[in-house]
Amino acid sequence: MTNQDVVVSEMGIAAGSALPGPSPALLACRGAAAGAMSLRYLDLAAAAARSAAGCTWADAMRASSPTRSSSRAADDADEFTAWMRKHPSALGKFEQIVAGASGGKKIVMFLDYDGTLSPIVADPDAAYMSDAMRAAVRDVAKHFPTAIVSGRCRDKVRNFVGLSELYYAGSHGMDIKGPSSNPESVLCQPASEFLPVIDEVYKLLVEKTKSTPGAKVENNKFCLSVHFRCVDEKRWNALAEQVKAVIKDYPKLKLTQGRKVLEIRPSIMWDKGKALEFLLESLGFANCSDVLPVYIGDDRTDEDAFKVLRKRGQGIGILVSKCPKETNASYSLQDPSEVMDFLLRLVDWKRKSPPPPMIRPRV
Ligand SMILES: O=P(O)(O)OC[C@H]1O[C@H](O[C@H]2O[C@H](CO)[C@@H](O)[C@H](O)[C@H]2O)[C@H](O)[C@@H](O)[C@@H]1O
Repeated sequence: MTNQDVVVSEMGIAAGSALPGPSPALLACRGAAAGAMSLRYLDLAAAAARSAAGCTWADAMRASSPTRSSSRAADDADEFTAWMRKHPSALGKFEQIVAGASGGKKIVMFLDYDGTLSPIVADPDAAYMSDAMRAAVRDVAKHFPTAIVSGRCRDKVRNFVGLSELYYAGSHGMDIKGPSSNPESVLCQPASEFLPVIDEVYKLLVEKTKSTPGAKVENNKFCLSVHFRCVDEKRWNALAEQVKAVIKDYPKLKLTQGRKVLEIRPSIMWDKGKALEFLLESLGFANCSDVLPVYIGDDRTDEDAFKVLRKRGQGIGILVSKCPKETNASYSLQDPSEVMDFLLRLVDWKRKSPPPPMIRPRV
C-alpha cells in the first residue's frame, strides 16, 4: 500500500512497523491451520443441508452466477427494486459513504479481482482488466492504502493488475505480500504446509476431468479451481461428482463454490475476511476507530470480508451484482464499469477534500 512503511516478515513485524513483535493477526495467521477439521465438518453439514433441500452443487452454481436473461429479464422487477432498497447503489449513496470518512478517518481500499475489476469471461486466463481500470486503481492507491484480495494465485493476479505499489492477497487471502518496493515483506502464508497436497490433487483433478469437454482445472497455488463455465450444463452434476470423488480422500481439504467454479481449499480458519483483518492490523489500524475499510467484491468468498466489516461495525461492504443476492454487503454496484466510476469519484472527492487541519506545536 502506498505511503506505508509496514514490513511484516514470516518471523514477525520488522522495523518500520507500527506494531512491535508478532501481532495478534500474525499469530492468527500462524494458528489458522488449527481449525482445519472443524471447518471441514461445517462444510459437510452445509452440503448435507443442501442435499436434504434437494439442491445440487449445479443448482447452487447456477444461482451464484446468473445471466441477465435467466434472472433480470425473466424475474420480477419488484424483487430487484426491493433488493436495491436494502443494498442501494454505492454511486447513488456516494456522499453518505464518504461522510463515514469525515473527521480525518483513513480509507483503506480492498478490491476483489474477477467480476469486480475485470469482467467475467469464458477463459480464466484471459480475464484482463482495462487500461482505464488500471489507471483508476493506480490513482486510488496514490491516496489510500489499497489491496487486491483474490481467489487467484497471487503472482497471476499481480500480473493481471500490473501495479507494484499495491498489497496482494492471493489464494483467497492465504498468500499475502506487500508492495514490491519491499521484497522482504512476505506477510502471511498460513497454508504453506498444504502445498504438496494441493499439487497432488491438482494432478488428480486434471486427469479425472480431462474427459469432460470444457472443464478446466486452475492451480491457484494454495487452492484449486475447477471451472464449469465452458462445460455443457447437462454434465455439471457428473463433473461435480468427479471432483467430490477426488477430494473425499483428502479430509483436510474442503470444497467451496464460486461463479461457475468449484474451489478446493485447505480447511483452515483463514479466508478473505481474515486477510482483511490481517492487513488492517499490519497497517496499524487494529482496534482503531480512525479507519474506514471499503471492500468491493462480487463473489461468495467476498462475503467473509463483508461479514467481518459488519462484525466490526466499521467500514463499507459493496457487492458487485446485477441481480438480487443474499449478501452481508451494505451497498451494491452493478458491474466493473460502475466499480471504475466509484473509484474515480473517490479519487475526485479526495482531491477536492481540504487537507486535515495542521496542529501547531505550542511554543
Ligand atoms: O476472488 P476472485 O478474484 O473473484 O477470484 C475468484 C475466481 O475467479 C476466477 O474465476 C472467475 O472468473 C473467470 C474469468 O472471468 C471465469 O471464467 C470463471 O467462471 C469465474 O469463476 C478464477 O479463474 C478462479 O480461479 C478464482 O477462484
